[in-house]
Amino acid sequence: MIELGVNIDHVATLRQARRTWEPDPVWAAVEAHLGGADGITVHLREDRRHIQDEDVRKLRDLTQIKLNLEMAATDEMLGIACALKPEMAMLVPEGRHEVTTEGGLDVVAQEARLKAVVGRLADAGIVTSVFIDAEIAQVEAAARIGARVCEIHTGPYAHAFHAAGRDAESVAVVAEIDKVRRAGDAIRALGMRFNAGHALNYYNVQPIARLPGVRELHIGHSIVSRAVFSGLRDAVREMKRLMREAAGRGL
Ligand SMILES: CC(=O)[C@@H](O)[C@H](O)COP(=O)(O)O
Ligand SMILES: NCC(=O)COP(=O)(O)O
Repeated sequence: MIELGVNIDHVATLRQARRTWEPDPVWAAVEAHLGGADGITVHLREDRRHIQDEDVRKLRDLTQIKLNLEMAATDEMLGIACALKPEMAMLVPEGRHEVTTEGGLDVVAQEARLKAVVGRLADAGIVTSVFIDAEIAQVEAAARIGARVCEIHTGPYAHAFHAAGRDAESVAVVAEIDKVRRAGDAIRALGMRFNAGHALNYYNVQPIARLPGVRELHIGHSIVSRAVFSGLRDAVREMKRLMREAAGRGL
């Protein structure tokens, strides 16, 4: 059964626009849960542009839904993760000037350091996921450092889908789907969990949800955007319906 992790960063983005107390990410997590979310994702950025430390603590203490903490592989973030113990921590590359995450983590280039980070998270009982591009070398390096989960960066696929006028059968889109599929096959062959995310939305989600063995999709911006008009519960319910429909027609 395919799962949906709802990223609620942009609920906090709206709150931070006024540096006030609403909308509350904890409330968002409960609404998402009631809409059928299987997990909540937050990215505690080093610059704290949206989610704050206190949000992560409250989400941990006040909600029952499983928590995926996205974070840079820094000592500061490791300390926070080890103290708060989310079910999963996902290591992501971070750039201070980026609007959103621009690429996957280069695991190949930092194997020794990342292996130590994964070890520290494992000692605290936290499963590590790595956010990587759909490249076999990165998947193999993820396995070597002890990651239990890989989330394949679907940004390039989403970009191609949009550029092709949402034509899922265009050459460029098929090529991107194929890259994600091959990475997913390698992840599963190496005994890791195959997740995917970034820039997925109500139009482009189904070809990814249909891929063999994909376990979780992490989706944020599009769900929160729709929620402005429909409410979060309905926005999550509709995304889950599309994912289930596609997974039921799996390849
Ligand atoms: C790793 C990823 O694809 C996204 O979760 C992204 O890092 C979220 O960060 P923003 O919400 O700041 O765009
Ligand atoms: N890891 C991807 C994620 O959490 C959501 O990304 P987006 O849907 O906000 O682009």
